[in-house]
Amino acid sequence: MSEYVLRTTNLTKTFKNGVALDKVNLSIKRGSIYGFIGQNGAGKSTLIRIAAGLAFPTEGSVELFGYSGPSETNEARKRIGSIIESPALFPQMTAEENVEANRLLRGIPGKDCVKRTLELVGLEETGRKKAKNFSLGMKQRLGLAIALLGDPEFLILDEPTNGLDPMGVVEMRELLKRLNQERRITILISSHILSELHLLATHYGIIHRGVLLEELTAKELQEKCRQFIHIKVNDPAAAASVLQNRLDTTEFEVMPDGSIQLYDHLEHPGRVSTALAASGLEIEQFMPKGEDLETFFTKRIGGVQP
Ligand SMILES: Nc1ncnc2c1ncn2[C@@H]1O[C@H](COP(=O)(O)OP(=O)(O)OP(=O)(O)O)[C@@H](O)[C@H]1O
Repeated sequence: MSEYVLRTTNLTKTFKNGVALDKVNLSIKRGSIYGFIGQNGAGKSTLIRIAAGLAFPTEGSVELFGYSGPSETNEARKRIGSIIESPALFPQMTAEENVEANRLLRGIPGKDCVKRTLELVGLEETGRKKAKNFSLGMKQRLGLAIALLGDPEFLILDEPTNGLDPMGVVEMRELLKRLNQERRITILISSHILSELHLLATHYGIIHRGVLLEELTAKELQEKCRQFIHIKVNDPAAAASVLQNRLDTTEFEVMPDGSIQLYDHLEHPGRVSTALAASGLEIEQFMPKGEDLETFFTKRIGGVQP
């Protein structure tokens, strides 16, 4: 069994107006939640459409579950569920009717999977309500139910949180986490807002103008975006002892220039400055530092923070 559900090699797509994907080598490990992040027009949908078999590359190749031949990848696509663009719903139908219609269209045997998938996304009690009267969050969850028909091992979701309110984003995140952890479904989810993928993705791929700039794990991202209090005092050794003995923390580093990066007590900086001053230390610099997610992303793609 391949370790990867999706791998692309030098994947390139050119349109008349330019290059949408430029030699992209991306890999998604089985069991992961891969956050695919890029601004509008970066190339996310193009890659997703090629992976789902809805478009063809100009050059390069796609490997799905370890298979790379055209007929094998087509066969492998049966193991994928997707929401690409907005989910295709029948507005006049209820949630149950929508899922049933899709089940019949796709020739999936056994009607009991309809109830099961509706329960999975928390839409089992929407009764006679028609899809056209659903909130955007409910519509997205219904789309997810349809994508989950046929028990896919890999879900591909193109901007499923686009337009959702913060509560909707949280609901979607919890739902996707559950599907990943309880059903071991690997997920590729794209977004142009890094913070929407935060707390969900285990891996990230950053794409900009068709180029995959970087792939990194959630842990690596967290380290890059770690927040701290930057402290500069006249006696770093004495300050370190205050932090350990009076503030009971070892979550800090003394940097080569003698400044201290304190990763603890971020919520109570006043306690830190008071303890340092009370020990007779002269505080020269004291300020919160570190990049937030969006700053990291903006810098990475070479842009200027608005
Ligand atoms: N069918 C097409 N014909 C011509 N150009 C296209 C086509 N599809 C995409 N493009 C171009 O390819 C580039 C990448 O677009 P793509 O939709 O993949 O980006 P995206 O990251 O998904 O952005 P968005 O979030 O806006 O959909 C853009 O410059 C876009 O204009």
